[in-house]
Formats: sequence, C-alpha cells, structure tokens
Amino acid sequence: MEKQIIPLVYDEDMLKLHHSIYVHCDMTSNPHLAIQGVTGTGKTYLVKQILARIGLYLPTSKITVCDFKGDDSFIFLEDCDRYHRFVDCMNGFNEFYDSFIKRQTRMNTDRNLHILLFDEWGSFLNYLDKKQAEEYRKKLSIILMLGRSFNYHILLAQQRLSAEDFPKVRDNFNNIITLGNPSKEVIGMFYSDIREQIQNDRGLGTGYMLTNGTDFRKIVVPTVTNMAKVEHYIKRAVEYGT
Ligand SMILES: Nc1ncnc2c1ncn2[C@@H]1O[C@H](COP(=O)(O)OP(=O)(O)OP(=O)(O)O)[C@@H](O)[C@H]1O
Repeated sequence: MEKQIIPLVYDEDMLKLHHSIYVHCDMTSNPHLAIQGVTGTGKTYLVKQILARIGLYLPTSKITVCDFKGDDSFIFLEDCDRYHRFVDCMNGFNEFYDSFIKRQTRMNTDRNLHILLFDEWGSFLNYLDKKQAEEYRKKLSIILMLGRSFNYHILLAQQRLSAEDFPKVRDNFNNIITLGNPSKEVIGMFYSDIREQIQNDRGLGTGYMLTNGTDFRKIVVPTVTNMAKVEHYIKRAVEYGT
C-alpha cells in the first residue's frame, strides 16, 4: 500500500529554533493513534485538526465519528450518517466494525482509508454491562490488530488511557499523545524509562508524543486560524461515499 502521510503536530525543540516543522504520521505504517489529557487540555482541538488533515491530504478517506460525551464539539456533523453520539455510539461502532469485516472477508475490495474517531471509549465501556463491554473490547482489539492491512484505523481520545480499557496500549497505538502535564500513573505507564524528561511545564496545546513505544518528543499543537475550514474537511470525509 502507498504511503499515506499527514502532518500531526509541531516538534517543540525545532519550534524553539524557529523551525515550524511538523511531525508527520504515515498512516500506512502507523495506523492507530491515541490522545489523552485531562479535561480542557485540547484533545478535541487536536483531534479536529488530525481528522481535517486526513480529509484534506487523503481525499478518498472516510471518517466515522463516535462522540460518547456528545457535547457540541461535533454538532456540525448532526445530519451525517457516520456521526454518532452517546448511546448511538453502539450503532456507530458496530457499523464501522461490520464494514471492516466486509473488507476482511473480501465482500468489499475497496482499500481507501477509513478511520474511526472514538471520543471517551473508557466512559463508553463503563456505560455498558460487563458482557457487552467485553464484546466491544474484543472487536476493538481485532481492528487494532488487523486494521492496517485493510486500511482501517482507530483514533481514540480520552482523559486517561488505562490498562483496563486497552490491554497492551503501548503496543496497539503507534502514536500516543499526552496533552498537558501527565499524572504519576500516566508517567508510570508510558514514560517510566524517560521520567527525567517529563517536566511540569506543559500548558494548553503542548504535550508529549510517543511513537512505537520508544520515540519520544515534546510537541506543540498548531493554532487553528479558520475552524470553519477544519470542520468543512472533516464533514466532507464523514459524508464521503454515502
Ligand atoms: N492549541 C490550542 N490553541 C488555542 N486554543 C486551544 C488549543 N487547544 C485547545 N484550545 C481551546 O481550549 C478549550 C478546551 O479545548 P478542548 O475542548 O479541545 O479540550 P478537551 O481536552 O477536549 O476537553 P474535554 O475533555 O473537556 O472535552 C477550547 O476552547 C479550545 O478551543
């Protein structure tokens, strides 16, 4: 499969040298991303940029949005079939999973990129009963394991990526972004080998990024000058092919 490269965030060290250099992500080799950070650290602001860049740079991409919290952040998608909020996230996730299975079983031979944004996966699992939660957890781990070959991708955003919600989270998500200052638990889970590089100096729109478990960098989230444009590219990809 061809490379599918999108710019993600700025490298803070380069920015300090006055080089606005983006850290890029090749979705083909690094298919899944996770973003964590306490409330107000800018997760949604970054998620929107990533989705818009996928829509802009990879114009045959499809996006499915499951926003369990269901506030106004994605309300501009309210007429779209691939936008789901709160309880409807069960349907949204199942539709995404079923379309993945169609590709995997060769009922569908398309190979254009399809990404699922799931906002607050952990809260969603808590909402479900134990048996249902196990079923959804299993389906997610199948996509995380097999999605790459079929161009199926996961983007998760939640306050804290915990081991109960995602076993082997560091192995499953190629890029993990932590916005704001990480807690002791987060440092223990993700940054234990490089603790000395974690300072309590992160503000709005800054954080850390870990790629493939080892490649560590400080990052800065670019400022959006035209949010309407960002939302336009997201909407185009949420509607693509429907
Ligand atoms: N890099 C940034 N530059 C400028 N403003 C930002 C940046 N990141 C976030 N903001 C602003 O900060 C506020 C909080 O951001 P956002 O809603 O993305 O946080 P969040 O982590 O998703 O919060 P929650 O978990 O409560 O949904 C918003 O008004 C957003 O526009």
